[in-house]
Amino acid sequence: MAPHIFNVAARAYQRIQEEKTNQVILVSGESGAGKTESTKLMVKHLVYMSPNRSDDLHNKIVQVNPLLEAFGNAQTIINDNSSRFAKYLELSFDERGQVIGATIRDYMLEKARVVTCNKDEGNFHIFYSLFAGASKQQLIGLNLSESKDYRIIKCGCLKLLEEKTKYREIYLQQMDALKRIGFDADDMNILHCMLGAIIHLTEVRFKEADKANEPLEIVNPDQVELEALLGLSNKCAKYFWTACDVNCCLRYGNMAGCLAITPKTKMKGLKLYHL
Ligand SMILES: Nc1ncnc2c1ncn2[C@@H]1O[C@H](COP(=O)(O)OP(=O)(O)OP(=O)(O)O)[C@@H](O)[C@H]1O
Repeated sequence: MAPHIFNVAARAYQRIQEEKTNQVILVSGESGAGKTESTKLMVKHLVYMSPNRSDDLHNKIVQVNPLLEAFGNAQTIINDNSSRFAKYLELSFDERGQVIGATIRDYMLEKARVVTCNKDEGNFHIFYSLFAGASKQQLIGLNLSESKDYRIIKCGCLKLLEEKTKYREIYLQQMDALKRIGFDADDMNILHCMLGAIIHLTEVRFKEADKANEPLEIVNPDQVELEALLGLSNKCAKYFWTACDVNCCLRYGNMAGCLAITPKTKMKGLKLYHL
């Protein structure tokens, strides 16, 4: 029999029960081949085969998907909802073959897309949905104006800006999923702050140095004063710095920089590289 989504899931499940050994299903293929959709169907089938299948657990596993997709998927020329990261999903079963938990680990996120994307493609869905779904007040609180004003959005396909309804829907799904998996109002606020901060960070402009290895000058230093810009509370700032780590890559002309900012040493960790 040719590879079949449900058959592969059923065989893995059968072996778990009969041999009591871990089973791995590797889903590979070119972009748009159907890896993401197939994985969702296999998870659905694995949970369905559990003796007392828990709709609640299944719902939780499924509900995390829109969240992951919002942060890690983007429109490409091949796939409107292309996963720009890889994920490792681990399902745990008890002795009776009952699904008792799930862990999802993401890796290889295409971080460079945040700062530069093909003009026919999109940035990560989350940025469009933030502008389409967050209230005016929330956006003002993040010091954000209209989406079209930001490089992070302007670098991609501008037609996506017209799909407000779709992105508002995605935003609502995300907020709902966050609530269901236990995010409280504070966590939501932190999340919005982090997104706002990333958008502001990508607005930082550099003046190119005359010689190689000379430090670059930031043309608009106000953009780096994120705490002032966003009024990040201590708790929020802590999360932000942890999340950002050294991964905020900025690009200006043929230069790229990695900002390793900490609250105490705001500019100290700025490392710049010639591309
Ligand atoms: N089993 C399926 N049933 C219905 N539609 C499907 C199925 N598999 C794939 N598709 C269609 O193909 C599109 C691309 O599928 P999917 O996003 O799963 O591809 P992918 O291999 O994960 O791509 P990428 O590597 O770009 O993330 C989906 O948006 C959907 O329209």
